[in-house]
Amino acid sequence: MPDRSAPSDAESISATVDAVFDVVAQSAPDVREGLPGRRATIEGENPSGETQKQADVYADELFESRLGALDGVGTYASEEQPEPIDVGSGLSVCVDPLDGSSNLEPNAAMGTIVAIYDGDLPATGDQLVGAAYVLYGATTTMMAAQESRVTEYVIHPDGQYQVIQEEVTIPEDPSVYGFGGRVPNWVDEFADFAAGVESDPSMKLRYGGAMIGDVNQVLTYGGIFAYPTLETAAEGKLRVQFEGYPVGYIVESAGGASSDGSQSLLDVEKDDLHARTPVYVGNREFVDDVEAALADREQA
Ligand SMILES: O=P(O)(O)OC[C@H]1O[C@](O)(COP(=O)(O)O)[C@@H](O)[C@@H]1O
Ligand SMILES: [Mg+2]
Ligand SMILES: [Mg+2]
Repeated sequence: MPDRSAPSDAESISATVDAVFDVVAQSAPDVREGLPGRRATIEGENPSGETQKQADVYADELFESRLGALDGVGTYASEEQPEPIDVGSGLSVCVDPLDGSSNLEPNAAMGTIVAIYDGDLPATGDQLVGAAYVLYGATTTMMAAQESRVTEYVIHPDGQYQVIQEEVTIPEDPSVYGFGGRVPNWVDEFADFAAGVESDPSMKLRYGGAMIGDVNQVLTYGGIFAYPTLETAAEGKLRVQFEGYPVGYIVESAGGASSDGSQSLLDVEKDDLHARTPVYVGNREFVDDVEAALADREQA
């Protein structure tokens, strides 16, 4: 007879995802408090070849120790470290400890992104069992997606957090857009698409240089965020496991769409932990339009 007291796989996965969200939310005030005094760049580079700030490493160490200590988490991986770390048995957790850390000096928004996979790393998009991001803005908020539902929380300085919106859905009357990369490096087809968005009288530019800040604007007001393919970098800048999959999962769970230019971000398959992908997320009509524009490029 099955042991009725033992949690099913689905129950234990869901409990671990909740526990990860809990640790991320409760750690957010500690991340925030640790930022002053950690603006300096440290020697060396992260696995993506980017400079690291003391704050990137501080946040990474904090999440590694707290998430790695959770029952049900088997592997911890971070944008800031070359290899995944074995911390037990269970789910794999991928973290972008500080998204947009170049915003530290101008004191603009930053985020933390977490993706939880039921599988070994690098994982595939269909192995995602939960994803969340924290936005360190004027207040600290968290958007968490699990089982096709997205919930927004406000996080208080003592780590307590409360729901501010259940069943978050992307608004149907979009009004904001933000596109990364140097404009001269955009491919012509993306530049044409962008010009169409810019000329729409209902659309306003919102670009802050931290994907989480920009994506949160899109989820709040409707619209599109892109860090596109570039003439100088076909795969753009953002990383599949740490940024593309979790943000695609959150936006799709909120009723929006995601793409790498030709398919859902969740269908992207890369065999390198730190592989990059172009990212287009937002209302379905924009994502369809950008895919159509970029398809012209492939046929040209
Ligand atoms: O400075 P740029 O080229 O506009 O790039 C901004 C993009 O780079 C990122 O900062 C990359 O993330 P990290 O800060 O985690 O490396 C995104 O958050 C943001 O969308
Ligand atoms: Mg990032
Ligand atoms: Mg980062």
